[in-house]
Amino acid sequence: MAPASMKWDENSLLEKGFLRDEDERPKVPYNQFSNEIPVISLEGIDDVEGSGGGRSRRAEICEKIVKAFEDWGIFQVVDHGVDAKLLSEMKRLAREFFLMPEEEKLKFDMAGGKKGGFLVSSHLKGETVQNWREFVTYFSYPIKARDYSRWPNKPNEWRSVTEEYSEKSMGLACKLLEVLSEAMGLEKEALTKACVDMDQKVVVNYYPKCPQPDLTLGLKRHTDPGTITLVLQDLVGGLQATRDGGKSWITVEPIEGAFVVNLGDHGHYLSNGRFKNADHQAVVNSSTSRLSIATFQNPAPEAIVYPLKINEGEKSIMEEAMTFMDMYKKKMSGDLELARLKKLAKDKKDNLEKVKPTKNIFV
Ligand SMILES: O=C1C[C@@H](c2ccc(O)c(O)c2)Oc2cc(O)cc(O)c21
Ligand SMILES: O=C(O)CCC(=O)C(=O)O
Ligand SMILES: [Fe+2]
Repeated sequence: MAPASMKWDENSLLEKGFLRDEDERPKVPYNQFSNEIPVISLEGIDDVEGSGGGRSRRAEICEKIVKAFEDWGIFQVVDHGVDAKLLSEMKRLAREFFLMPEEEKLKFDMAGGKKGGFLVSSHLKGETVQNWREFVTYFSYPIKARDYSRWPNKPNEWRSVTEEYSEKSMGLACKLLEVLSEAMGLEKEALTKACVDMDQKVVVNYYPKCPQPDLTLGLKRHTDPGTITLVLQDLVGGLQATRDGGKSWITVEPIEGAFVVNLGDHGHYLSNGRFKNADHQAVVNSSTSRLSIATFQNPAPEAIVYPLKINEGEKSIMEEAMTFMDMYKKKMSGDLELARLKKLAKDKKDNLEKVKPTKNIFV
């Protein structure tokens, strides 16, 4: 059930708090799918021997992955080895969570700064426009830091399913990071080592259907802060990416059993900008709700962020090294400051328009 501010009937209009400025509103519908984002099969990624002296299957797959990270920073993987049943169970149980009564979900309420839990119609603290989404989040790695009291324990089987899901998605993410490390001419473990002890955070997004989806966003345009993110989505559609700063967008076509993979800021910095941090957003629609599960693979807070390799003739895209915690804080406060300045400029413009005389009173 959607929270009060996201409840509506045929005659409802969007509440003001969700209204996006024109330049931020969706430009492409949720279900107009593009095939520009590569779909890569990982079948044979461990086959290092080429048949008849030819290139190995691993080499072919790695080439595709590297190109996708260079071009878009986002692509889909199929035949990735994570059990299809586990993925469908994860989606089924997550959806059941959001369909529970409000008071059940609010038992995991994250308001008040709790680490993990449930949040309605989220916007980051201080942000000016709300996202049309609910989400539940929990920290799954490092295992020693798990606080199960902040993990949802309903529906009943969810906890065991999500534990297995976390383990399998960590394995897949590390496999993809190995490919990038090798492409940079480094040892396989270079990127995971740079994460020190890799954190994993799961964010389950639920986007209720919306009365005026053309005026709002499920999740505003952003890049993920961490190293790499795996997104499992249902078949509705709504995840969009841009590579021209938001001028044009494509909608990722949902594929049953696939993961959408996208690189975050940390991965982008470590590669000295060679691999793109995907610029993306989620749009909503008036026909049906949508579910996505984002698994963020982040470095430990104390991990040092700086390019692992700077090629001859290039310079570092970072002025100075910093910890991931500082990088994260800087990003989030930068995002908020940008939103604040934008609102200030808009309010100023609206006020000027209000006081603008409609006719010249001096004649
Ligand atoms: O919810 C998100 C989405 C995303 C994000 C990044 C930056 C933003 O300004 C923003 O509004 C959303 O990445 C995240 C990264 C996290 O560690 C936690 C999140 O909840 C999110
Ligand atoms: O809903 C989606 O497909 C995208 C979610 C996302 O980008 C995020 O949670 O960071
Ligand atoms: Fe994201």
